[in-house]
Order: sequence, then structure tokens, then C-alpha cells
Amino acid sequence: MSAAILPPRGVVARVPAKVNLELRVGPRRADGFHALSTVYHAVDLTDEITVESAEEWGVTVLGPYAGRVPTDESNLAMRAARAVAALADVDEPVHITIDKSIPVAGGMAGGSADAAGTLLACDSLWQTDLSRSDLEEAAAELGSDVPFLLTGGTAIGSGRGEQVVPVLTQGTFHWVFALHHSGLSTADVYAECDRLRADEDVPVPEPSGELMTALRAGDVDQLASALMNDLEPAACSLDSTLRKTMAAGLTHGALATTVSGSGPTVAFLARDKAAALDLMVSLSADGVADDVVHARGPAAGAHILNDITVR
Ligand SMILES: C[C@@](CO)(OP(=O)(O)O)[C@H](O)COP(=O)(O)OP(=O)(O)OC[C@H]1O[C@@H](n2ccc(N)nc2=O)[C@H](O)[C@@H]1O
Ligand SMILES: Nc1ncnc2c1ncn2[C@@H]1O[C@H](COP(=O)(O)OP(=O)(O)O)[C@@H](O)[C@H]1O
Repeated sequence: MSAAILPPRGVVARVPAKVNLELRVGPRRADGFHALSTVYHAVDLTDEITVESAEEWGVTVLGPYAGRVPTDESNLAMRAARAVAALADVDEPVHITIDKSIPVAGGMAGGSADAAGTLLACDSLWQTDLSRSDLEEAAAELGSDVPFLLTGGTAIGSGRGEQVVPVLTQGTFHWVFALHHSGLSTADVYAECDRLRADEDVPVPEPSGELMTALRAGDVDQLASALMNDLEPAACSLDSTLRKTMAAGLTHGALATTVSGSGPTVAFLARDKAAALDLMVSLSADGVADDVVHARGPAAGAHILNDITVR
């Protein structure tokens, strides 16, 4: 007698953080967003999202950054769960537990990552018949970089960042991230970027060929010379400590540095794992960041780890 196939009581998803290898910011559009050309790169610094059937809707956040994440309806994971319930016409409350390692408001899409992981976990828990494109559309409505976190790997983002095309990447790249727990508001950094470029004629951005060549070849030195982020001056203008952090990493042998997204996380590219670990020790000794972590890219996008079918 085959065991009955029980629907899962809970589902666990893992989702990566991201760094922007290239972030070209165009003019602000009529809808308030900026036209972007960016190259996203997922790294194996991850959050784990557990979604379980419950008597009422709720969110719990675990980990070192828990105190800085809302647990009401504004939580991006809760907004994602509500979105799947509405799309699939489901009325079954869930409790969402976020085991968080991705820094909050750090420029690594931490909240967007949780939204992407929860979209997948709820879709699996409720065994909906939503298509991948249904989930991608829901992701784009939750945030401009949420669709990339469903995809993972390395990809070109355009539009406001929600249009994602994967990019062929050879090899593994070793990164060191210098975290600043103060955080920066993404909207404030974009506004500061506009202020700093007020009298410039800002072109519609296009991806650079040098970066694509470096990624296809897995050439870390060519990648180092291709990193760029138009939001870097704005992030540094709002957080004056970033330039000191960036300089320290270069002094200690990082191949290159860039502010991750809207910051304040500072990303350093290392030649290999040994160089990354040495750089972590030096940066920690310098005291130029609140925390220093090593991560590798590219990493997989949001994916289901397992179903919890315990009754
Ligand atoms: C800056 C980037 C770079 O990848 O990442 P983070 O640093 O946030 O991780 C993204 O553009 C962030 O994406 P995301 O955080 O999803 O932004 P959204 O929630 O869509 O928008 C938040 C706010 O950022 C500004 N915004 C966002 C995207 C965009 N193309 N232009 C903008 O001007 C708008 O003020 C918007 O109200
Ligand atoms: N699940 C979540 N994880 C992190 N931040 C969240 C979450 N839900 C809502 N937020 C709010 O979203 C804001 C931006 O979060 P985050 O995506 O981490 O920033 P960034 O895009 O700079 O990485 C935070 O200030 C936080 O209050």
C-alpha cells in the first residue's frame, strides 16, 4: 500500500544576496523610477525562509539583523505571501520564519531576497498551478530587483531592473563584503544621485562589453577593471565612512572595490579564497566596518530546500 502523498505542512526556501557588477543609472522616468542597465551577480550569502500553515498570518525574523526588520504587513516576505494567496485564490494563513544573514538596507537586496524566497515557498506549500511567468510578474510588482533573485546566477537587468536576462559566466569569484549596520535608504540614494547630477545630461544606459567579456572568460583581473556603480558617489555622499572602507580594502590587496547597489555595503573582489580570507582579517583588524563576510558568486537563485510534511 503506497503511503498517501500528504500536502506539505511547511516549505523551506533558500535565497541569495546580490551585488551589482555594473550599475548604470539613467534619467528618472515619469513613474519615479530610474532607467537602469545593471549586471546583477548572486552570491552565497543567503536567507532561509520557512513557510508553514498556521491559524493566523505572521512573520518571525531570526538572526543578527532581526531587530531592524518589520514583522507587520509591510514585511516584503509577508507581501509576497499575500500576493501568491491572491493570485491562487487561497485563503490559508501561513507563518513565515526568516532566518536572516543578508544585511538589512545594505544594498544586497535583503528584503527583495525574502520576497523571492517566499513567492516560491508559498507556491510550493499551496501547490498552486501558477506559472513561472506569473511568479516573475508578482516579483516585479514587489520590487525592481526581486525578479533577479528568482533567477540568480549573473544577469543583465534593464527597465527599472525588473527585466532580467541571464549572462554566461565562467568560474567562481571570491568577494569580501564590509557591512555597515547603519543602512541606507534606496530611495534616498537615488534622490542624492539625481541631486549630484542635476546639471548633467544623463544618457539612457547600456551594458559595457568589457564586463561581458570578463564574465565569459572568468577573467578576475578584467572583471576587477570593469566594476562600476553610478550610485557610488551618492552613497558616499550620504555615508562619509565608505571611502575610508574602500581605501582600506585596496591597501590590503583587494583587486577592486565597489559599493554594492545603493550601499552602504562595500564589496571587494579578491583573487581567490585565500586572498579573500586574508583581506577579511586585515579589514576586521582595521575596524573600518561593523562586520566583514566572505561570499562566492555566482550563486543559485531562490530555490526550495525541502518540504516539511510532519503532521
Ligand atoms: C539599488 C538597487 C540596485 O540593484 O538595489 P539595492 O541597493 O536596493 O539592493 C535596486 O535598483 C533597488 O531595487 P529595489 O530595492 O527592489 O527598489 P524598489 O523597491 O523597486 O524601489 C525602491 C525605491 O528606489 C528607487 N528606485 C528603484 C529602482 C529604480 N530603477 N529606480 C529608482 O529610483 C525609487 O525611489 C523607489 O521608490
Ligand atoms: N524581509 C525583509 N528583510 C529586510 N528588510 C525588509 C524586509 N521586509 C521589509 N524590509 C524593509 O525594507 C528596507 C530595505 O530592505 P533591503 O531590501 O534589505 O534593502 P537593500 O535593497 O538596500 O538591500 C529595510 O529598511 C526594511 O525595513
